[in-house]
Amino acid sequence: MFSVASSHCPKTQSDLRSEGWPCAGQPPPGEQEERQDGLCLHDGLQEESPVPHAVLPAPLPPPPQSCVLLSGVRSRAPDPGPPRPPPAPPAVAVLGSGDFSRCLSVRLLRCGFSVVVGSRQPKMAAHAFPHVVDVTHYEDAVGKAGIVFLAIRREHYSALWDLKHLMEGKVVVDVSNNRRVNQYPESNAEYLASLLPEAFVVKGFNVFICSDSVEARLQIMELARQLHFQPVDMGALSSSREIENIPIQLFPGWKGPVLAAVALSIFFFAYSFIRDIIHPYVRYKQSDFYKIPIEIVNRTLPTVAITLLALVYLAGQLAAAHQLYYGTKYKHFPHWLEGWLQSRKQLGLISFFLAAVHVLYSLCLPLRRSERYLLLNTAYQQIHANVENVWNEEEVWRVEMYVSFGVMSFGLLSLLAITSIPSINSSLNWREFSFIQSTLGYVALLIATLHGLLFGWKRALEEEAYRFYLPPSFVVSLALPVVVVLGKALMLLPCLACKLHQIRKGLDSSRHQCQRLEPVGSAANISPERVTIM
Ligand SMILES: NC(=O)C1=CN([C@@H]2O[C@H](COP(=O)(O)OP(=O)(O)OC[C@H]3O[C@@H](n4cnc5c(N)ncnc54)[C@H](OP(=O)(O)O)[C@@H]3O)[C@@H](O)[C@H]2O)C=CC1
Ligand SMILES: [Fe+3]
Repeated sequence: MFSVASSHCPKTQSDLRSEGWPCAGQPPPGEQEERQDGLCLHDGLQEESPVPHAVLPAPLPPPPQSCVLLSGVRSRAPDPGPPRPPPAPPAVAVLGSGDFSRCLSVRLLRCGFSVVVGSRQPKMAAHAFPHVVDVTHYEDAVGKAGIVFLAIRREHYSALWDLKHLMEGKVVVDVSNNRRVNQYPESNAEYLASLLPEAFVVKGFNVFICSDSVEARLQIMELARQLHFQPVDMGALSSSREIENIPIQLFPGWKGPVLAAVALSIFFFAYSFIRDIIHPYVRYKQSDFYKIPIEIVNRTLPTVAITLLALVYLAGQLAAAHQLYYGTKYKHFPHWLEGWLQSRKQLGLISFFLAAVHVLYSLCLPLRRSERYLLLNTAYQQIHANVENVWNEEEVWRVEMYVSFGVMSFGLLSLLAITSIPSINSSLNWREFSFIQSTLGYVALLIATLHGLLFGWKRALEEEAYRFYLPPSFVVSLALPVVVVLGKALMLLPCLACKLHQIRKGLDSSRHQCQRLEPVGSAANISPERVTIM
Protein backbone atom coordinates (compact mmCIF):
# COMPACT_ATOMS: atom_id res chain seq x y z
CA MET A 1 0.00 0.00 0.00
CA PHE A 2 1.66 3.02 1.13
CA SER A 3 5.36 3.20 1.63
CA VAL A 4 6.41 6.36 3.39
CA ALA A 5 9.28 8.62 2.28
CA SER A 6 12.35 6.57 2.47
CA SER A 7 15.74 7.35 3.82
CA HIS A 8 17.33 4.88 1.48
CA CYS A 9 17.51 5.06 -2.26
CA PRO A 10 16.87 1.37 -2.87
CA LYS A 11 13.65 1.68 -0.92
CA THR A 12 12.22 4.55 -2.86
CA GLN A 13 13.07 2.58 -5.92
CA SER A 14 10.88 -0.16 -4.61
CA ASP A 15 8.04 2.31 -4.32
CA LEU A 16 7.71 2.07 -8.03
CA ARG A 17 7.09 -1.61 -8.20
CA SER A 18 3.70 -2.19 -7.14
CA GLU A 19 0.22 -2.96 -7.50
CA GLY A 20 -2.23 -1.63 -5.02
CA TRP A 21 -0.18 0.66 -2.88
CA PRO A 22 3.24 0.83 -4.40
CA CYS A 23 6.48 -0.42 -2.92
CA ALA A 24 8.29 -3.57 -1.82
CA GLY A 25 10.08 -6.76 -2.64
CA GLN A 26 12.00 -7.96 -5.62
CA PRO A 27 9.82 -8.87 -8.59
CA PRO A 28 10.45 -12.13 -10.36
CA PRO A 29 12.51 -11.88 -13.57
CA GLY A 30 10.38 -10.88 -16.51
CA GLU A 31 7.61 -9.73 -14.25
CA GLN A 32 8.84 -6.37 -13.12
CA GLU A 33 11.27 -3.70 -14.16
CA GLU A 34 13.36 -1.65 -11.81
CA ARG A 35 13.11 2.11 -11.98
CA GLN A 36 14.96 4.50 -9.86
CA ASP A 37 13.58 7.86 -9.11
CA GLY A 38 13.58 8.08 -5.37
CA LEU A 39 14.16 11.23 -3.46
CA CYS A 40 16.75 10.33 -0.86
CA LEU A 41 16.42 13.54 1.02
CA HIS A 42 17.28 12.12 4.38
CA ASP A 43 20.52 10.59 3.49
CA GLY A 44 22.62 12.43 6.01
CA LEU A 45 24.40 14.80 3.73
CA GLN A 46 21.24 16.12 2.23
CA GLU A 47 19.98 17.51 5.49
CA GLU A 48 20.75 21.04 6.55
CA SER A 49 21.37 20.35 10.19
CA PRO A 50 22.80 22.93 12.51
CA VAL A 51 24.15 20.12 14.68
CA PRO A 52 27.12 18.51 13.02
CA HIS A 53 26.93 15.28 14.97
CA ALA A 54 23.33 14.78 14.02
CA VAL A 55 24.25 14.35 10.40
CA LEU A 56 27.51 12.49 10.71
CA PRO A 57 27.32 9.45 8.46
CA ALA A 58 27.19 6.07 10.09
CA PRO A 59 30.39 3.99 10.03
CA LEU A 60 30.78 2.39 6.66
CA PRO A 61 32.35 -0.88 5.68
CA PRO A 62 35.83 -0.55 4.20
CA PRO A 63 35.66 -0.02 0.44
CA PRO A 64 36.65 -2.72 -1.96
CA GLN A 65 39.99 -2.28 -3.64
CA SER A 66 38.40 -1.14 -6.86
CA CYS A 67 36.49 1.53 -4.94
CA VAL A 68 39.17 4.16 -5.25
CA LEU A 69 39.04 4.32 -9.03
CA LEU A 70 37.16 7.42 -10.04
CA SER A 71 37.11 6.75 -13.71
CA GLY A 72 33.95 4.71 -13.47
CA VAL A 73 35.82 1.55 -14.49
CA ARG A 74 36.48 -0.95 -11.81
CA SER A 75 39.85 -2.65 -11.71
CA ARG A 76 40.18 -6.26 -12.74
CA ALA A 77 41.65 -8.77 -10.33
CA PRO A 78 45.44 -8.21 -10.32
CA ASP A 79 47.77 -10.85 -11.73
CA PRO A 80 49.17 -13.04 -9.03
CA GLY A 81 52.60 -11.78 -8.12
CA PRO A 82 54.49 -10.10 -5.31
CA PRO A 83 52.18 -7.89 -3.24
CA ARG A 84 52.50 -4.23 -4.14
CA PRO A 85 51.87 -1.33 -1.79
CA PRO A 86 48.32 0.01 -2.16
CA PRO A 87 48.04 3.05 -4.44
CA ALA A 88 47.79 6.43 -2.73
CA PRO A 89 44.12 7.36 -2.40
CA PRO A 90 43.05 10.24 -4.61
CA ALA A 91 42.76 13.58 -2.86
CA VAL A 92 39.43 15.36 -2.82
CA ALA A 93 39.24 19.01 -1.81
CA VAL A 94 36.37 20.38 0.26
CA LEU A 95 36.20 24.16 0.47
CA GLY A 96 34.63 25.50 3.66
CA SER A 97 34.81 24.02 7.14
CA GLY A 98 31.16 24.05 8.20
CA ASP A 99 28.72 21.25 8.98
CA PHE A 100 28.49 19.85 5.49
CA SER A 101 32.25 19.92 5.04
CA ARG A 102 32.78 17.92 8.23
CA CYS A 103 30.18 15.29 7.29
CA LEU A 104 31.51 14.89 3.79
CA SER A 105 35.14 14.74 4.92
CA VAL A 106 34.43 11.95 7.39
CA ARG A 107 32.52 9.99 4.77
CA LEU A 108 35.28 10.41 2.20
CA LEU A 109 37.90 9.32 4.71
CA ARG A 110 35.93 6.21 5.62
CA CYS A 111 35.76 5.27 1.97
CA GLY A 112 39.49 5.52 1.51
CA PHE A 113 39.94 8.97 0.04
CA SER A 114 42.40 11.50 1.28
CA VAL A 115 40.75 14.80 2.08
CA VAL A 116 42.12 18.27 1.93
CA VAL A 117 39.91 20.96 3.43
CA GLY A 118 40.17 24.59 2.37
CA SER A 119 39.40 27.22 4.99
CA ARG A 120 39.85 30.94 5.46
CA GLN A 121 41.30 30.15 8.87
CA PRO A 122 42.83 26.70 8.59
CA LYS A 123 44.40 26.69 12.05
CA MET A 124 41.11 27.36 13.76
CA ALA A 125 39.18 25.00 11.52
CA ALA A 126 41.63 22.07 11.86
CA HIS A 127 40.43 21.01 15.33
CA ALA A 128 36.99 20.21 13.93
CA PHE A 129 38.39 17.54 11.57
CA PRO A 130 40.12 14.21 12.13
CA HIS A 131 43.86 14.66 12.27
CA VAL A 132 44.40 12.84 8.94
CA VAL A 133 42.55 15.61 7.15
CA ASP A 134 44.82 18.22 5.65
CA VAL A 135 43.27 21.58 6.57
CA THR A 136 44.83 24.38 4.62
CA HIS A 137 44.09 27.58 2.69
CA TYR A 138 41.64 27.56 -0.22
CA GLU A 139 44.35 28.00 -2.88
CA ASP A 140 46.45 25.21 -1.47
CA ALA A 141 43.47 22.84 -1.19
CA VAL A 142 42.37 23.44 -4.77
CA GLY A 143 45.93 22.88 -6.02
CA LYS A 144 46.13 19.47 -4.33
CA ALA A 145 42.97 17.89 -5.77
CA GLY A 146 41.24 17.18 -9.04
CA ILE A 147 37.77 17.23 -7.57
CA VAL A 148 36.68 20.22 -5.51
CA PHE A 149 33.51 20.20 -3.38
CA LEU A 150 32.13 23.57 -2.43
CA ALA A 151 30.83 23.39 1.13
CA ILE A 152 30.17 27.10 1.28
CA ARG A 153 26.96 28.96 0.73
CA ARG A 154 26.03 30.60 -2.53
CA GLU A 155 26.24 34.07 -0.99
CA HIS A 156 29.98 33.50 -0.57
CA TYR A 157 30.68 32.11 -4.05
CA SER A 158 32.03 35.50 -5.12
CA ALA A 159 35.11 34.71 -3.01
CA LEU A 160 35.92 31.97 -5.54
CA TRP A 161 36.58 34.57 -8.19
CA ASP A 162 40.18 34.83 -6.94
CA LEU A 163 40.62 31.06 -7.38
CA LYS A 164 39.36 31.09 -10.95
CA HIS A 165 42.74 30.35 -12.51
CA LEU A 166 43.33 27.43 -10.10
CA MET A 167 39.97 25.85 -10.91
CA GLU A 168 40.74 25.47 -14.61
CA GLY A 169 40.02 21.91 -15.77
CA LYS A 170 38.91 20.81 -12.28
CA VAL A 171 35.62 19.17 -11.48
CA VAL A 172 33.83 21.55 -9.09
CA VAL A 173 30.83 20.13 -7.25
CA ASP A 174 28.09 22.46 -6.10
CA VAL A 175 26.06 20.87 -3.29
CA SER A 176 24.23 23.98 -2.19
CA ASN A 177 20.55 24.00 -1.38
CA ASN A 178 18.25 26.99 -1.30
CA ARG A 179 15.97 28.24 1.43
CA ARG A 180 13.06 29.07 -0.87
CA VAL A 181 11.79 27.63 -4.16
CA ASN A 182 13.39 29.54 -7.08
CA GLN A 183 15.24 31.79 -4.63
CA TYR A 184 17.53 33.30 -7.26
CA PRO A 185 16.96 34.10 -10.95
CA GLU A 186 19.46 31.43 -11.97
CA SER A 187 20.34 28.23 -10.15
CA ASN A 188 23.34 28.24 -7.80
CA ALA A 189 25.17 25.84 -10.06
CA GLU A 190 24.62 27.95 -13.18
CA TYR A 191 25.79 31.00 -11.27
CA LEU A 192 28.89 29.07 -10.23
CA ALA A 193 29.51 27.96 -13.81
CA SER A 194 29.40 31.60 -14.89
CA LEU A 195 31.98 32.45 -12.20
CA LEU A 196 34.26 29.55 -13.15
CA PRO A 197 33.91 29.10 -16.92
CA GLU A 198 37.04 26.94 -17.19
CA ALA A 199 35.92 24.45 -14.54
CA PHE A 200 33.56 21.48 -15.01
CA VAL A 201 30.70 22.32 -12.70
CA VAL A 202 28.61 19.41 -11.40
CA LYS A 203 25.41 19.94 -9.43
CA GLY A 204 24.21 17.72 -6.62
CA PHE A 205 25.98 14.85 -5.09
CA ASN A 206 24.33 12.19 -2.98
CA VAL A 207 21.26 11.63 -5.13
CA PHE A 208 20.51 13.76 -8.16
CA ILE A 209 23.47 14.78 -10.27
CA CYS A 210 23.72 16.93 -13.36
CA SER A 211 26.41 18.67 -15.38
CA ASP A 212 27.02 19.88 -18.89
CA SER A 213 30.20 17.77 -18.90
CA VAL A 214 29.23 14.13 -19.29
CA GLU A 215 32.65 12.98 -18.10
CA ALA A 216 32.53 15.11 -14.95
CA ARG A 217 29.01 13.93 -14.25
CA LEU A 218 29.95 10.26 -14.57
CA GLN A 219 33.00 10.83 -12.40
CA ILE A 220 30.96 12.34 -9.58
CA MET A 221 28.28 9.66 -9.91
CA GLU A 222 30.98 7.03 -9.49
CA LEU A 223 32.35 8.88 -6.49
CA ALA A 224 28.84 9.02 -4.99
CA ARG A 225 28.48 5.27 -5.49
CA GLN A 226 31.79 4.70 -3.77
CA LEU A 227 30.40 6.65 -0.83
CA HIS A 228 27.43 4.24 -0.81
CA PHE A 229 24.90 6.63 -2.32
CA GLN A 230 22.70 5.76 -5.26
CA PRO A 231 23.04 8.67 -7.67
CA VAL A 232 20.50 9.49 -10.34
CA ASP A 233 21.69 11.06 -13.59
CA MET A 234 19.66 14.22 -14.19
CA GLY A 235 21.43 15.25 -17.39
CA ALA A 236 22.54 18.79 -18.20
CA LEU A 237 23.30 21.55 -15.71
CA SER A 238 19.99 23.21 -16.52
CA SER A 239 18.37 20.55 -14.27
CA SER A 240 20.15 22.13 -11.31
CA ARG A 241 17.21 24.45 -10.60
CA GLU A 242 14.94 21.42 -10.25
CA ILE A 243 17.50 19.68 -8.01
CA GLU A 244 17.89 22.74 -5.79
CA ASN A 245 14.14 22.99 -5.33
CA ILE A 246 13.63 19.33 -4.38
CA PRO A 247 14.68 19.51 -0.70
CA ILE A 248 12.45 22.50 0.05
CA GLN A 249 9.27 21.24 -1.52
CA LEU A 250 6.59 20.52 1.04
CA PHE A 251 5.23 17.00 0.54
CA PRO A 252 5.05 17.32 -3.26
CA GLY A 253 3.64 13.81 -3.73
CA TRP A 254 0.82 14.47 -1.29
CA LYS A 255 -0.76 17.49 -2.92
CA GLY A 256 -3.16 15.60 -5.22
CA PRO A 257 -4.23 12.94 -2.69
CA VAL A 258 -4.73 15.52 0.07
CA LEU A 259 -6.76 17.74 -2.26
CA ALA A 260 -8.87 14.74 -3.28
CA ALA A 261 -9.43 13.85 0.38
CA VAL A 262 -10.36 17.44 1.28
CA ALA A 263 -12.74 17.77 -1.70
CA LEU A 264 -14.43 14.45 -0.88
CA SER A 265 -14.69 15.41 2.81
CA ILE A 266 -16.36 18.71 1.97
CA PHE A 267 -18.75 16.97 -0.40
CA PHE A 268 -19.77 14.19 1.98
CA PHE A 269 -19.96 16.52 4.98
CA ALA A 270 -22.23 18.92 3.09
CA TYR A 271 -24.30 15.97 1.80
CA SER A 272 -24.88 14.57 5.30
CA PHE A 273 -25.49 18.04 6.70
CA ILE A 274 -28.24 18.73 4.18
CA ARG A 275 -29.88 15.32 4.61
CA ASP A 276 -29.53 14.79 8.35
CA ILE A 277 -29.71 18.31 9.76
CA ILE A 278 -31.28 20.71 7.29
CA HIS A 279 -34.01 18.28 6.22
CA PRO A 280 -35.45 17.54 9.73
CA TYR A 281 -35.19 21.23 10.56
CA VAL A 282 -37.06 22.35 7.45
CA ARG A 283 -39.62 19.53 7.56
CA TYR A 284 -40.31 19.08 11.26
CA LYS A 285 -38.62 22.09 12.89
CA GLN A 286 -36.45 19.52 14.66
CA SER A 287 -33.06 20.85 15.76
CA ASP A 288 -30.42 18.18 15.22
CA PHE A 289 -27.50 20.55 15.06
CA TYR A 290 -25.86 18.76 17.98
CA LYS A 291 -25.03 15.99 15.47
CA ILE A 292 -22.48 18.15 13.65
CA PRO A 293 -19.36 17.59 15.81
CA ILE A 294 -19.55 13.80 16.09
CA GLU A 295 -22.26 12.14 14.00
CA ILE A 296 -21.81 14.08 10.80
CA VAL A 297 -18.02 13.99 11.12
CA ASN A 298 -18.11 10.28 11.84
CA ARG A 299 -20.32 9.74 8.80
CA THR A 300 -17.94 11.73 6.60
CA LEU A 301 -14.78 9.92 7.72
CA PRO A 302 -15.66 6.37 6.61
CA THR A 303 -17.26 7.53 3.36
CA VAL A 304 -14.10 9.40 2.36
CA ALA A 305 -11.88 6.55 3.58
CA ILE A 306 -13.65 3.90 1.51
CA THR A 307 -13.80 6.16 -1.56
CA LEU A 308 -10.04 6.77 -1.35
CA LEU A 309 -9.42 3.06 -0.92
CA ALA A 310 -11.50 2.37 -4.01
CA LEU A 311 -9.52 5.04 -5.90
CA VAL A 312 -6.29 3.20 -5.05
CA TYR A 313 -7.49 0.08 -6.83
CA LEU A 314 -9.41 1.85 -9.57
CA ALA A 315 -6.14 3.33 -10.86
CA GLY A 316 -4.67 -0.18 -11.23
CA GLN A 317 -7.78 -1.37 -13.05
CA LEU A 318 -7.69 1.53 -15.49
CA ALA A 319 -4.02 0.81 -16.13
CA ALA A 320 -4.87 -2.84 -16.77
CA ALA A 321 -7.66 -1.81 -19.13
CA HIS A 322 -5.17 0.42 -20.95
CA GLN A 323 -2.77 -2.49 -21.34
CA LEU A 324 -5.53 -4.79 -22.54
CA TYR A 325 -6.74 -2.24 -25.05
CA TYR A 326 -3.30 -1.62 -26.55
CA GLY A 327 -2.16 -5.20 -26.10
CA THR A 328 1.16 -4.14 -24.63
CA LYS A 329 2.73 -3.01 -21.41
CA TYR A 330 5.15 -0.72 -23.19
CA LYS A 331 2.74 2.03 -24.10
CA HIS A 332 2.84 5.09 -21.88
CA PHE A 333 -0.17 5.69 -19.71
CA PRO A 334 -1.82 9.08 -20.09
CA HIS A 335 -0.31 11.68 -17.76
CA TRP A 336 -3.32 11.84 -15.47
CA LEU A 337 -3.20 8.08 -14.99
CA GLU A 338 0.55 8.10 -14.34
CA GLY A 339 0.03 10.74 -11.66
CA TRP A 340 -2.82 8.76 -10.18
CA LEU A 341 -0.79 5.54 -10.12
CA GLN A 342 2.01 7.36 -8.36
CA SER A 343 -0.39 8.72 -5.75
CA ARG A 344 -1.80 5.37 -4.68
CA LYS A 345 0.54 5.08 -1.72
CA GLN A 346 -0.59 8.44 -0.38
CA LEU A 347 -4.26 7.77 -1.13
CA GLY A 348 -3.98 4.51 0.78
CA LEU A 349 -2.30 6.14 3.75
CA ILE A 350 -4.89 8.89 3.97
CA SER A 351 -7.63 6.27 3.73
CA PHE A 352 -6.01 4.37 6.60
CA PHE A 353 -5.73 7.54 8.67
CA LEU A 354 -9.40 8.44 8.17
CA ALA A 355 -10.48 4.88 8.94
CA ALA A 356 -8.45 4.98 12.17
CA VAL A 357 -10.10 8.24 13.23
CA HIS A 358 -13.50 6.74 12.33
CA VAL A 359 -12.75 3.82 14.66
CA LEU A 360 -11.90 6.21 17.50
CA TYR A 361 -15.01 8.29 16.95
CA SER A 362 -17.17 5.15 16.84
CA LEU A 363 -15.72 3.96 20.14
CA CYS A 364 -16.57 7.33 21.65
CA LEU A 365 -20.23 7.29 20.54
CA PRO A 366 -21.63 5.77 23.77
CA LEU A 367 -19.82 8.43 25.83
CA ARG A 368 -22.03 11.20 24.50
CA ARG A 369 -24.61 12.82 26.72
CA SER A 370 -27.07 12.82 23.80
CA GLU A 371 -26.72 9.06 23.56
CA ARG A 372 -27.57 8.70 27.25
CA TYR A 373 -30.69 10.90 26.96
CA LEU A 374 -31.87 9.10 23.84
CA LEU A 375 -31.43 5.73 25.52
CA LEU A 376 -33.34 6.84 28.63
CA ASN A 377 -36.11 8.29 26.50
CA THR A 378 -36.42 5.10 24.53
CA ALA A 379 -36.51 3.06 27.72
CA TYR A 380 -39.21 5.31 29.13
CA GLN A 381 -41.30 5.03 25.96
CA GLN A 382 -40.86 1.29 26.07
CA ILE A 383 -42.11 1.13 29.62
CA HIS A 384 -44.95 3.42 28.72
CA ALA A 385 -45.91 1.16 25.86
CA ASN A 386 -45.58 -1.79 28.20
CA VAL A 387 -43.09 -3.54 25.95
CA GLU A 388 -40.92 -5.92 27.91
CA ASN A 389 -38.61 -7.32 25.25
CA VAL A 390 -37.56 -5.49 22.11
CA TRP A 391 -35.03 -8.08 20.98
CA ASN A 392 -34.92 -8.10 17.17
CA GLU A 393 -33.00 -11.06 15.82
CA GLU A 394 -32.41 -9.52 12.40
CA GLU A 395 -31.14 -6.24 13.86
CA VAL A 396 -28.89 -8.10 16.28
CA TRP A 397 -27.30 -10.09 13.48
CA ARG A 398 -26.97 -7.05 11.25
CA VAL A 399 -25.11 -5.04 13.86
CA GLU A 400 -22.93 -7.97 14.96
CA MET A 401 -21.85 -8.54 11.36
CA TYR A 402 -21.51 -4.84 10.66
CA VAL A 403 -19.15 -4.30 13.61
CA SER A 404 -17.22 -7.46 12.83
CA PHE A 405 -16.66 -6.48 9.19
CA GLY A 406 -15.62 -3.01 10.28
CA VAL A 407 -13.00 -4.39 12.66
CA MET A 408 -11.74 -6.88 10.07
CA SER A 409 -11.38 -4.31 7.32
CA PHE A 410 -9.57 -1.94 9.66
CA GLY A 411 -7.26 -4.77 10.72
CA LEU A 412 -6.40 -5.48 7.08
CA LEU A 413 -5.90 -1.79 6.37
CA SER A 414 -3.48 -1.65 9.29
CA LEU A 415 -1.58 -4.60 7.85
CA LEU A 416 -1.31 -2.84 4.50
CA ALA A 417 -0.09 0.31 6.20
CA ILE A 418 2.50 -1.53 8.26
CA THR A 419 3.89 -3.40 5.28
CA SER A 420 4.33 -0.14 3.45
CA ILE A 421 6.94 0.98 6.00
CA PRO A 422 10.23 0.72 4.10
CA SER A 423 12.06 -1.43 6.66
CA ILE A 424 9.18 -3.92 6.73
CA ASN A 425 8.44 -4.09 3.04
CA SER A 426 12.13 -4.69 2.32
CA SER A 427 11.88 -7.87 4.36
CA LEU A 428 9.15 -9.19 2.05
CA ASN A 429 9.76 -10.84 -1.27
CA TRP A 430 7.79 -9.87 -4.33
CA ARG A 431 5.08 -12.53 -3.91
CA GLU A 432 4.56 -11.76 -0.25
CA PHE A 433 4.35 -8.09 -1.00
CA SER A 434 1.88 -8.46 -3.85
CA PHE A 435 -0.23 -10.89 -1.83
CA ILE A 436 -0.58 -8.37 0.98
CA GLN A 437 -0.89 -5.21 -1.08
CA SER A 438 -3.05 -6.62 -3.85
CA THR A 439 -4.99 -9.66 -2.65
CA LEU A 440 -5.47 -8.58 0.94
CA GLY A 441 -6.01 -5.00 -0.22
CA TYR A 442 -8.95 -6.10 -2.35
CA VAL A 443 -10.25 -8.23 0.51
CA ALA A 444 -10.07 -5.15 2.75
CA LEU A 445 -12.04 -3.16 0.18
CA LEU A 446 -14.62 -5.93 -0.16
CA ILE A 447 -15.09 -6.27 3.60
CA ALA A 448 -15.28 -2.50 4.05
CA THR A 449 -17.97 -2.42 1.35
CA LEU A 450 -19.92 -5.14 3.19
CA HIS A 451 -19.49 -3.13 6.39
CA GLY A 452 -21.11 -0.15 4.64
CA LEU A 453 -23.89 -2.28 3.13
CA LEU A 454 -24.71 -3.80 6.51
CA PHE A 455 -24.76 -0.35 8.03
CA GLY A 456 -27.32 0.84 5.48
CA TRP A 457 -29.14 -2.48 5.18
CA LYS A 458 -32.71 -1.93 3.88
CA ARG A 459 -32.64 1.84 4.15
CA ALA A 460 -31.66 2.16 0.50
CA LEU A 461 -35.07 0.72 -0.35
CA GLU A 462 -37.12 2.85 2.03
CA GLU A 463 -38.84 5.89 0.61
CA GLU A 464 -38.38 8.10 3.68
CA ALA A 465 -34.62 7.57 3.49
CA TYR A 466 -34.58 9.72 0.35
CA ARG A 467 -34.60 13.14 1.99
CA PHE A 468 -34.81 16.01 -0.48
CA TYR A 469 -34.73 13.17 -3.06
CA LEU A 470 -31.16 12.49 -1.97
CA PRO A 471 -30.23 8.83 -1.34
CA PRO A 472 -28.59 8.00 2.00
CA SER A 473 -24.87 8.85 2.08
CA PHE A 474 -23.88 5.19 2.37
CA VAL A 475 -25.47 4.55 -1.03
CA VAL A 476 -23.43 7.36 -2.60
CA SER A 477 -20.20 6.32 -0.89
CA LEU A 478 -20.55 2.66 -1.81
CA ALA A 479 -21.17 3.24 -5.50
CA LEU A 480 -17.46 3.48 -6.39
CA PRO A 481 -16.24 0.61 -4.16
CA VAL A 482 -18.93 -1.66 -5.64
CA VAL A 483 -17.81 -0.72 -9.16
CA VAL A 484 -14.17 -1.46 -8.27
CA VAL A 485 -15.00 -4.80 -6.66
CA LEU A 486 -17.05 -5.79 -9.73
CA GLY A 487 -14.20 -4.56 -11.96
CA LYS A 488 -11.83 -6.86 -10.11
CA ALA A 489 -14.24 -9.77 -10.58
CA LEU A 490 -14.30 -8.97 -14.30
CA MET A 491 -10.50 -8.93 -14.47
CA LEU A 492 -10.44 -12.36 -12.88
CA LEU A 493 -12.37 -13.87 -15.79
CA PRO A 494 -9.97 -16.38 -17.39
CA CYS A 495 -10.04 -14.76 -20.83
CA LEU A 496 -9.03 -11.34 -19.47
CA ALA A 497 -6.70 -12.66 -16.77
CA CYS A 498 -4.76 -14.80 -19.29
CA LYS A 499 -4.39 -11.98 -21.77
CA LEU A 500 -3.24 -9.60 -19.08
CA HIS A 501 -0.78 -12.15 -17.77
CA GLN A 502 0.72 -12.56 -21.23
CA ILE A 503 0.98 -8.82 -21.77
CA ARG A 504 2.73 -8.41 -18.48
CA LYS A 505 5.14 -11.21 -19.28
CA GLY A 506 6.20 -9.07 -22.22
CA LEU A 507 4.34 -10.89 -24.98
CA ASP A 508 3.46 -7.89 -27.07
CA SER A 509 0.30 -8.30 -29.11
CA SER A 510 0.23 -4.59 -29.81
CA ARG A 511 -2.03 -3.44 -32.60
CA HIS A 512 -0.55 -0.01 -32.24
CA GLN A 513 2.91 1.31 -32.77
CA CYS A 514 4.19 2.07 -29.31
CA GLN A 515 7.21 3.61 -27.83
CA ARG A 516 9.03 1.46 -25.31
CA LEU A 517 9.55 3.01 -21.92
CA GLU A 518 13.15 3.61 -21.08
CA PRO A 519 14.22 3.91 -17.48
CA VAL A 520 15.39 7.49 -17.18
CA GLY A 521 16.41 9.65 -14.24
CA SER A 522 13.24 11.68 -14.07
CA ALA A 523 10.40 10.44 -11.93
CA ALA A 524 7.91 11.49 -14.57
CA ASN A 525 7.45 8.12 -16.24
CA ILE A 526 6.28 5.06 -14.44
CA SER A 527 6.86 1.55 -15.51
CA PRO A 528 3.62 -0.06 -16.58
CA GLU A 529 4.93 -3.09 -14.70
CA ARG A 530 3.64 -1.51 -11.57
CA VAL A 531 0.18 -2.78 -12.28
CA THR A 532 1.15 -6.38 -12.83
CA ILE A 533 -1.16 -7.78 -10.24
CA MET A 534 -4.67 -6.61 -9.89
N1 LIG B 1 23.46 18.62 -0.72
C1 LIG B 1 23.29 18.40 0.56
O1 LIG B 1 22.90 17.32 0.98
C2 LIG B 1 23.58 19.51 1.52
C3 LIG B 1 24.11 20.66 1.08
N2 LIG B 1 24.44 21.66 1.94
C4 LIG B 1 25.02 22.87 1.37
O2 LIG B 1 26.40 22.90 1.75
C5 LIG B 1 26.80 24.25 1.87
C6 LIG B 1 27.45 24.44 3.22
O3 LIG B 1 26.51 24.22 4.24
P1 LIG B 1 26.95 24.23 5.76
O4 LIG B 1 28.18 23.45 5.93
O5 LIG B 1 25.76 23.81 6.54
O6 LIG B 1 27.24 25.78 6.01
P2 LIG B 1 28.08 26.45 7.17
O7 LIG B 1 27.55 27.80 7.35
O8 LIG B 1 28.12 25.53 8.36
O9 LIG B 1 29.54 26.52 6.59
C7 LIG B 1 29.84 27.31 5.48
C8 LIG B 1 31.34 27.49 5.41
O10 LIG B 1 31.59 28.39 4.34
C9 LIG B 1 32.85 28.97 4.55
N3 LIG B 1 32.84 30.37 4.07
C10 LIG B 1 33.47 30.83 2.98
N4 LIG B 1 33.28 32.14 2.80
C11 LIG B 1 32.53 32.54 3.84
C12 LIG B 1 32.04 33.81 4.24
N5 LIG B 1 32.27 34.91 3.53
N6 LIG B 1 31.30 33.86 5.38
C13 LIG B 1 31.03 32.75 6.10
N7 LIG B 1 31.50 31.54 5.75
C14 LIG B 1 32.24 31.42 4.65
C15 LIG B 1 33.12 28.85 6.05
O11 LIG B 1 34.28 28.02 6.18
P3 LIG B 1 35.69 28.67 6.57
O12 LIG B 1 35.43 29.63 7.73
O13 LIG B 1 36.53 27.52 6.97
O14 LIG B 1 36.17 29.37 5.36
C16 LIG B 1 31.93 28.14 6.62
O15 LIG B 1 32.28 27.17 7.57
C17 LIG B 1 25.55 25.10 1.69
O16 LIG B 1 25.53 25.59 0.38
C18 LIG B 1 24.43 24.14 1.91
O17 LIG B 1 23.28 24.50 1.18
C19 LIG B 1 24.25 21.51 3.27
C20 LIG B 1 23.69 20.38 3.79
C21 LIG B 1 23.27 19.29 2.95
FE1 LIG C 1 -17.82 2.10 10.11
